[in-house]
Amino acid sequence: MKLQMIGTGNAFAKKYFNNNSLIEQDGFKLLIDCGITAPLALYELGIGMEELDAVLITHTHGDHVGGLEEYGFQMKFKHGRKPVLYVADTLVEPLWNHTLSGGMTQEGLEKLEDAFDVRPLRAGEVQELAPNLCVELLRTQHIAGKKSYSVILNRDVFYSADMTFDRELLTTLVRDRGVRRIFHEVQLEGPGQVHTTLDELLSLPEEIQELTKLMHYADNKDQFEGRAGKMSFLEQGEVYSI
Ligand SMILES: O=c1ccn([C@@H]2O[C@@H]3COP(=O)(O)O[C@H]3[C@H]2O)c(=O)[nH]1
Ligand SMILES: [Zn+2]
Ligand SMILES: [Zn+2]
Repeated sequence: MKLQMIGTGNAFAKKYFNNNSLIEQDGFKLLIDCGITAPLALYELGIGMEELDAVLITHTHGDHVGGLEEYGFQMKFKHGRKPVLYVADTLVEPLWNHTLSGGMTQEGLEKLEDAFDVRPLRAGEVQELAPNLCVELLRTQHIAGKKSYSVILNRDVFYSADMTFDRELLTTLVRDRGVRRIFHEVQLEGPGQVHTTLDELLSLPEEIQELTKLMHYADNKDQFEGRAGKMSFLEQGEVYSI
């Protein structure tokens, strides 16, 4: 399996695109999150939106879903098909009613299923998306009153959604569930009210830090090179074998 971050930035970053990633397994391309900057980020990497086989959404903030309107419209009006959209069953209604309906509603486009081939996912259930690619959503805490779902890829790779620090989850995933890689969002400075801070991640045992790569960071990430313990930063555009 390969992972390429089309962006590694947080919601307010200007040097980096939104934290969205391209997973590739046996030629199947899955985009995890499609934020405001995703159409441009894909374009700059030379990847057409029509090359994606599916998009999976973690939660309904703009840096994770803001590119879906263009994606849906490009696929409908340029390519004549509905793109596959994996999303937690609980987010189907808010994704349309709170995010996409304003721009996309027109005759014939009255619900999420009119624009996308919606494949609802239930948290805690492993779902095969393609040969040798399965995912499981885990409900993780981000903001009160807002549902957010982290992802386990092929049972042993944890990819965090935006989330507050959850030491117990990370420890259990590694020690009891055999997770061998962690891709984790990070807030470099300040209190982690809705995100996980670097200081919190630095309090993890070294054996867990060694498995952890950091993403969803601010523009001043370079100042933190060498200050992330046993962890390292994912770099935008680079392709990782995972
Ligand atoms: O209660 C809140 C809600 C939001 N925010 C900010 O808005 C951003 C939205 O995208 P994000 O989830 O990547 O990051 C969030 C934060 O930077 C916040 O600080 N507190
Ligand atoms: Zn975010
Ligand atoms: Zn968020």
